[in-house]
Amino acid sequence: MNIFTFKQEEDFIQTGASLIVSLIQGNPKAILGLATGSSPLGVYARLADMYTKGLVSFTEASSYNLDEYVGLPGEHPQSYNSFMKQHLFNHIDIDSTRTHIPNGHADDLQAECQSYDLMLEQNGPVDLQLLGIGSNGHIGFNEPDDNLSGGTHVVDLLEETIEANARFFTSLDEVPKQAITMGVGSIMKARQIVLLARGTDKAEAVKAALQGPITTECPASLLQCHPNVIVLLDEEAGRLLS
Ligand SMILES: N[C@@H]1[C@@H](O)[C@H](O)[C@@H](COP(=O)(O)O)O[C@@H]1O
Repeated sequence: MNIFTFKQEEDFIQTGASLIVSLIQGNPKAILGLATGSSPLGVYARLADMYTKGLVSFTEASSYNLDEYVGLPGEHPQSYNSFMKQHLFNHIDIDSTRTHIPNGHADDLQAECQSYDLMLEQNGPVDLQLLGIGSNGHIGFNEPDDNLSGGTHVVDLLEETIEANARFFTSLDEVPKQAITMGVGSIMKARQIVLLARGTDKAEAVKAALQGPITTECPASLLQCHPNVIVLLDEEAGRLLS
């Protein structure tokens, strides 16, 4: 595991974006695993900027997102589908038929999970999986639990996650209580994982994930078993690391 802690936000962003751009330049057909949340926002803005400047093209690349809320139509402003369009897809030349996000509004959620896994299996593995981390150590929406699921599944969100994500909704009641998420097994199949974390709220989760025991109580700790993980942190998120 390679851990980098940055003093300057600019370096954090540029390093994350450069990892993706180098991958695409070397392999234009690369498969990206994408994440939502505030952590990758700067990286997405930089990718859009580099595309605008003609430094990279995503026409042959494809993407798979980690997760989506259950019950929100894709057009809902807080759906992860809308998030990805707003922050990345509308600003680069990726082909919309090659971007994939679980459909949290599907009539049959189990069938949706199975078909997402099938697509990942047939087209994968993901070359580079971007990840954020929840302050409880979740990755995607794989919440701390006695057991974790390998494949894509429907998850009941923990109260702390609902509260953490309430900042994006007008009230706590509006936050969906369930999500579809890729499982830890699917995440761990990526050739390379790039974990991004910023801010003091993430410091304990980062410490537990990178230097604590490997336990389902901190799903991100499973990343210690992956052979190719790069961790990009700001000083606040890395402040408890020894
Ligand atoms: N499902 C997403 C996660 O994939 C993300 O990692 C997490 C952290 O978000 P942020 O980067 O805003 O702290 O938020 C949500 O719960």
